[in-house]
This record gives sequence, structure tokens and C-alpha cells, in this order.
Amino acid sequence: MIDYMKEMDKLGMVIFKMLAHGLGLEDDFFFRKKFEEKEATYFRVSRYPPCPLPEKNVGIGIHSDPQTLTILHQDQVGGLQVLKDDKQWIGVRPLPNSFVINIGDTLEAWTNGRLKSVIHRAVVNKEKQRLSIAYFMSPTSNAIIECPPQLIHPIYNPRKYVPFTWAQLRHLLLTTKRVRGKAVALNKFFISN
Ligand SMILES: O=C(O)CCC(=O)C(=O)O
Ligand SMILES: [Fe+2]
Repeated sequence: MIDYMKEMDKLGMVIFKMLAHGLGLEDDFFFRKKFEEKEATYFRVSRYPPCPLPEKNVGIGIHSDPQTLTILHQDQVGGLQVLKDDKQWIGVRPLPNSFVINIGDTLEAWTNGRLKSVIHRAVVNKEKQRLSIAYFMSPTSNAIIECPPQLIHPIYNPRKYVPFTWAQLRHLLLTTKRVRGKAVALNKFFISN
């Protein structure tokens, strides 16, 4: 039997490696001991039935994924949209046999904002049911999320977050009211200069 989580993890590790490389970090920076136990990694299958009033409803409201990396597959119906420049909704065209990769809020904090989590939503339509499946990667609970000094600049990009663990953030995510947009729970670790 295929271990789907294991296969997704393998893909995630390749992506993490590429991201680390692109940022000038050691290739294994993100997953070195950080993803060994993944207590909060999961799949979410979403089914959006046809909706008689699509202009008055959304399938999944405006949000960014609080985790680290999201690997998402959508069927051919389409409905996923990402917010560009804080003002324009862009549809993500479905491509067969492909994944959409989203940066999560935790990875944004981990890189001091060098990688940005994307605000997105899924809209519905009158005619067709839509299915999507998302794999949310999260580090080990006690993994410390701390931006490495190489990505910090004292003037142009000062440290934005105190180090925190994924368990601390997860607890806040579960106990803080969800609002539209990025996870407010992260503000708890924000350094206000
Ligand atoms: O259905 C989709 O395309 C998006 C799902 C999503 O954003 C989520 O589950 O967090
Ligand atoms: Fe999402």
C-alpha cells in the first residue's frame, strides 16, 4: 500500500531543500531534526457542492495557511484564488497531475518575511461540484522556529519574531479567534520595534 503521507513528505523535503538553497542556507536547514515527528501534519479533503448563489457565498473564506508548507491538488473545476498585491484575486488554473505549493505563516516567520505566506480563498460555482486535497506540513511540536542570522539585516530587515515553538503557535491557533487574512496568533511573537 502506498504511504501517502510519506510520499508527500518526500516531496515537501525536496521543496524545502530548494527553498533553503534559494535563500543561501544549508540545504537541510528547514528539516534538520525539525520534521522527524509530525504530530500535526494532515490531509484535508474539501468538497464544494454546486451553489445556487455563488456570488453570495465562498467555499473557504479568505485566509493564509498557518502551517509551514501546503501541497494542494485541485480537480479540473477551478475555484482557488490568490490575492495579489493585497488587491486583486487571481484564479489558480487547475493543471492535471500537478500540485499547488503554498508558503504558510510559520515559514514566513521562520524566514523573517523573505518567503511570504499567500492569502487565498476558494470560490464556488452554480454548475459543478469541486474537490481539493491539501497536505499541510508542520514541524515537530518542540521545533524552534527562529530565523537564522543570515536572513536578518539590522537596518533593512531587523528580526521580526522572537523564537517560538510550533507547539506554542499551535496552541494559540486553537485558542485565538480566527480572522480573515494571516494568523493573528503569530502577533504574539512579533517584536514591535
Ligand atoms: O480548496 C482549495 O483549493 C483551497 C483549500 C484551502 O485553502 C485549505 O484547505 O486551506
Ligand atoms: Fe488554505
